[in-house]
Amino acid sequence: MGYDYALVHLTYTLPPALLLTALYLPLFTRLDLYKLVFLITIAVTSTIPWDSYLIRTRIWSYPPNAVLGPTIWQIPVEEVFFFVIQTFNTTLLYLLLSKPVLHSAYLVKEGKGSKEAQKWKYVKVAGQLLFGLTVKKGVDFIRAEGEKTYLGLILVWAAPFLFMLWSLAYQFLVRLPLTSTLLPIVLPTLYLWIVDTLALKRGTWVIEQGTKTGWEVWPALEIEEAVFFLLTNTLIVFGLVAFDNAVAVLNTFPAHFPRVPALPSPAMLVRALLLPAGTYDDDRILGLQQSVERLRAKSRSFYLASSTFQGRLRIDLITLYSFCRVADDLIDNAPTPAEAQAWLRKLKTFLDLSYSGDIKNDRGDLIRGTDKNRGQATLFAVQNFPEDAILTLLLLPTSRLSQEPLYELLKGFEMDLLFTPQNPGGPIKTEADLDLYGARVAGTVALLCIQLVLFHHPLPSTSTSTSSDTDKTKSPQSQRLMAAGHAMGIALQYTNIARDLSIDAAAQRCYLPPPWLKKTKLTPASFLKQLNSTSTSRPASTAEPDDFFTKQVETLRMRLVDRAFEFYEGSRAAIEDLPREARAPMRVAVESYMQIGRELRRGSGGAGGKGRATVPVWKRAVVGWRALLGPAGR
Ligand SMILES: CC(C)=CCC/C(C)=C/CC/C(C)=C/CC/C(C)=C/[C@@H]1[C@@H](COP(=O)(O)OP(=O)(O)O)[C@]1(C)CC/C=C(\C)CC/C=C(\C)CCC=C(C)C
Repeated sequence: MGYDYALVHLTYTLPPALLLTALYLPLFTRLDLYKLVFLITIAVTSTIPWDSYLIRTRIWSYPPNAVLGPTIWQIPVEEVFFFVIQTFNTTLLYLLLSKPVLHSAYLVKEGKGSKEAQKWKYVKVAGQLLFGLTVKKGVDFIRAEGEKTYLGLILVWAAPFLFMLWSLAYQFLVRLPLTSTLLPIVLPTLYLWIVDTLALKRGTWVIEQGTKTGWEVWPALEIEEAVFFLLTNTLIVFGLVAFDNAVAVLNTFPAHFPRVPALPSPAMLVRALLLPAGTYDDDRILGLQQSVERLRAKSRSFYLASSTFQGRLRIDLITLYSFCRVADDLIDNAPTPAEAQAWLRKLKTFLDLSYSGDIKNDRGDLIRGTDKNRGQATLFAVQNFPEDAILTLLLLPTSRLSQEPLYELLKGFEMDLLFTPQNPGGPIKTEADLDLYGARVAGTVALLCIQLVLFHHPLPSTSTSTSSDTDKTKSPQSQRLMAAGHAMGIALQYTNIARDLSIDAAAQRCYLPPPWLKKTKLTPASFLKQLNSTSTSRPASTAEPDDFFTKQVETLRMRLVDRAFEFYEGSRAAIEDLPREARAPMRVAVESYMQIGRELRRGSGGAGGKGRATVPVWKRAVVGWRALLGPAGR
């Protein structure tokens, strides 16, 4: 009996496991646990017979003074634990690196007879050939009964699994970012090569002469060991990619899989993988690709937060974001007020058509319109909106959103059109007007987000099978959440205005209520004039004459931030009453945005100049991570 092998675990495999666990724990979901257990079970059950054979045929051995003693089918328990811990570590690294990826955006339709289908056929066959030939080579090596026996046994054991996984998930394996495929293979492989070199040198395990090639990758690292670790890590990552491919198919195509349980059965996962790629809805895939790209490009806070949501809720939130962004941009970036008004009318018509035909029954439950109504909305979108906006409009999950907040959001955008060079204060005459504006452009967004959350994760009191979708948002508890969410939306909007004072001034918009300005003897017009002249023409060295004004701006900015935090403080506790699946992600969304307000309070982030206050990426990540851990203390 000895402790050498146990010490390898204590020194080399357990520390990274602890580190990865600490890093990933706040992000860990039930689906991740399911994946991990699934993978470990397969890894252990598929390796035991093979490893046991190698030991029984004395291809490798363990000196009795290096292992504790107990064995399973002649395999030392430390070795069995190795299968578990290697799978655990590689899986956690993969999960960590893949968190930001929206897998649905990596699916590809292979339309029958299309060039794309032809290309994918070649890709699939090329991989199959590679793994098929690897099996053949392995068989040849074993048949030769010489020095390549061990190498042959490794190839014959691993390559058929790789062949199968490639055949099921080749699209994902080729298209996913290398950070989700190559990196989680390469990093643990290199690490294990080093560990293995040390173990072989110490004689913790021994590869017998006669059945090994004697080739080395570097001194004391036998080629067989290097190939073994490379292939086992590849197997783990291929398995995880195939799993994520299946889940992506399930989540992306409700037409094929109307209901998907939180933990889909292995049979359902296989059915998803076997769904012919020719039947995928490519408009949906392209629309999701555009939406996630828009989110990534336009909002760091919500992009970060979106990766902490899961499944269909994550998809719906991203499509909702994309709709809000497209609508806001169409109106904001219109070259003339008349064109902005025209976009507003078109957006209203689109909503009218999307919701036309919806009726309410005696209980007030919503009965959705027919396909004909939706067809009209589709036609209208295609004929009236820019190419890159069409799919976003069509993906808006109207069946899960009530129409009122969407119309109210458009009313908020309409308020923006009342800002003109002649009327730089627009519709904002009092603080109440600013609250109303915030309620319309952001309170509504919060209501829509909460509707999606409650649709996908009903509160226990409304989750009976007889509850209609509207019941899910009507209970007193849901109403309380809606009210708090609405207030939180206003908090975010106040923060947004505080951050963008200079940018809005450049667009001739002053959101500050005139009574606030009056105290500093300013009007919206004089405020804009001074702010625009200080932030555009004043060289930094001649700051003095405007110091007084700069202080006034900062005082007004702080008033906006204070009001933001008033709304925030009054509503943040309600996040803890959201369904468990949305609690931490909502905290991340809210906290990473409110961090902008905190930075403004600290006077950092560069808001004083021409640009926007920004939160450095590392700080956002820390804020997001802390928000995942739990609510901050008061
Ligand atoms: C995680 C995820 C993908 C969430 C999606 C959130 C979403 C749908 C956001 C839409 C944002 C948007 C473009 C709205 C149009 C109107 C607008 C501009 C609103 C302002 C957003 C600021 O975004 P950004 O800084 O990118 O905009 P500009 O560059 O200035 O144009 C807003 C400040 C509003 C955003 C409001 C919310 C997301 C609501 C937050 C509240 C909750 C989620 C509820 C919390 C729950 C409880 C119970 C308190």
